[in-house]
Amino acid sequence: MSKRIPESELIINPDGSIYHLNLKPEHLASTIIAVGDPDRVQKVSQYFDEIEFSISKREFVTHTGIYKGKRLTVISTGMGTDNIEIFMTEIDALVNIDLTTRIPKNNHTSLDIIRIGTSGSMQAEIPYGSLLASVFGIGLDTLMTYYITDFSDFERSVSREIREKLNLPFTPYCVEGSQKLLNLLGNDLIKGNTVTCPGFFGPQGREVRLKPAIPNIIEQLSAINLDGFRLTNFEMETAGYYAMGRMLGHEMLSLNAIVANRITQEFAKDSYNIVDQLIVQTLEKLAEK
Ligand SMILES: O=P(O)(O)O[C@H]1O[C@H](CO)[C@@H](O)[C@H]1O
Ligand SMILES: O=c1cc[nH]c(=O)[nH]1
Repeated sequence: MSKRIPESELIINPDGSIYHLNLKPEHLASTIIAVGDPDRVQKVSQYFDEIEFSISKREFVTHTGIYKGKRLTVISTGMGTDNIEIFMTEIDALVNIDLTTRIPKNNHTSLDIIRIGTSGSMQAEIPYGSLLASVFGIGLDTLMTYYITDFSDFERSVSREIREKLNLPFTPYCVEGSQKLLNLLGNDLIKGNTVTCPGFFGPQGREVRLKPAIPNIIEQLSAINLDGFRLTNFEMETAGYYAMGRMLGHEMLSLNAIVANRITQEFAKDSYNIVDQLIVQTLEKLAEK
């Protein structure tokens, strides 16, 4: 029998909701769309036929409703893999732990979680305006240092290559996303491998007033080619999602609206339209499922 999880480790609010997300199990659909920007939640749920529940706490805004007969939850996470760790742990607890007894359930529930986010391309041939599904996420953050992970030989070889190339003082991580969701949602999108950074500026090679410590990070990463495996885009959450999703047993796919091209140094003037296109076609495919 699993052990009871103490009050200090899994925090339940007085109303029975989970600490940061402010949600109870009944508020959650089994298919979840995750976005970074809290304002993007409404940009997704505006297409719902009805919204049955909405709540917000900190950067976590949630709307649950029905789109063409399919129950969906859309939640914002804010930016960065530290938020993703909280989001994934609490969302998993809502379905896989009995919050009254604080004991993990015997039967595991697997959620379908789809990130709809913005991202910058590091390949000239992937212009802004493109829609890209992440086959792998590569984390340049240190979140996975704190977990017992299970990466494949191939994933480890990618991490090693990047560590050596960038001369990093820690080992990055590489994780494959859900093949099931990729087949369902990614067939007509560009397939890429997404680099997740612990920041928007220096870690992605942007120089505003501060000089990044890793020289030519964009050129170095975009030049990697391991038997055809290439890195395509930068953002700040995908690898954290993929790693947490694998460890917790959920299907996880990251979809990226490419709003910048870092090689041609262009940024889309119509980034909201690009995101909207990705939202509409993803909802449509989920409804057909
Ligand atoms: O558009 P979202 O989902 O926030 O994603 C991207 O945009 C943010 C940076 O502007 C980071 O969170 C990055 O991952
Ligand atoms: O270049 C970009 C664009 C969006 N989000 C990022 O993290 N980087």
